[in-house]
Amino acid sequence: MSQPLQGLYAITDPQLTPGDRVLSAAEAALRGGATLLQYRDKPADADTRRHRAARLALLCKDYGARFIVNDDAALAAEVEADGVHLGQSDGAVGRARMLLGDDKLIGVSCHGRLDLAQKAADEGADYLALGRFFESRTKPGAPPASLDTLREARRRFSLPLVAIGGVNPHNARQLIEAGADLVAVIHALFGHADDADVEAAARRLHAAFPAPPFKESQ
Ligand SMILES: Cc1ncc(COP(=O)(O)OP(=O)(O)O)c(N)n1
Ligand SMILES: Cc1ncsc1CCOP(=O)(O)O
Ligand SMILES: [Mg+2]
Repeated sequence: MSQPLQGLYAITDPQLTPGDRVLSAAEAALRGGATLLQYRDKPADADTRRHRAARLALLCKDYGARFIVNDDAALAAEVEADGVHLGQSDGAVGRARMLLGDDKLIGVSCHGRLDLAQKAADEGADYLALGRFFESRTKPGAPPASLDTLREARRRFSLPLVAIGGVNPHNARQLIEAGADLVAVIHALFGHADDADVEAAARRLHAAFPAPPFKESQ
């Protein structure tokens, strides 16, 4: 059985980890406990994206983490990623599903809007992303979302919920307590110049989640 979708969702950024540093920084986040990694790299050309995505996909396999490609379902299919993340202008869930098949994950950005969340759920999304919850250095203009909206989404939807936008080790727990299954983080992870600090930040974000229940062996 596959692992439930929960925990730290690390998202790469080409400004913060330029060139191939994305590979060592992503590995540091995985060592620190990230359970999902998203490759988000708009400026790179197609060949570079394909090459880096393929390497990140292998890295995630080594760590037992899921690998998601931002925006581009065709690239996700090509590198056998675990799924794709789609914003509201990144194409229809149905088209991505045709490219990827039923076993892959499709996540959808719903900002702070429950109507968009309902539409994504109806179209067959596998997780719903809400945010930005806090000031974001990576995407300052992203539409805002409130903790109340997150709580209401938790009541309405059984799909995994991702909280994004300005998440850091100090504020992650309040999102988890409000119902987030995953916290998606860019700057508070990859804003560190040193991979050891990326790993340490990932550990702190991972620690914001409650430990799984301990089962004694029979
Ligand atoms: C997990 C997650 N949530 C939201 C986003 C934002 O997607 P989008 O609105 O398409 O914006 P870009 O990331 O493409 O700039 C995301 N990537 N991941
Ligand atoms: C891509 C995206 N979508 C909404 S906020 C955001 C940026 C998240 O980055 P950070 O964790 O640095 O605020
Ligand atoms: Mg997008």
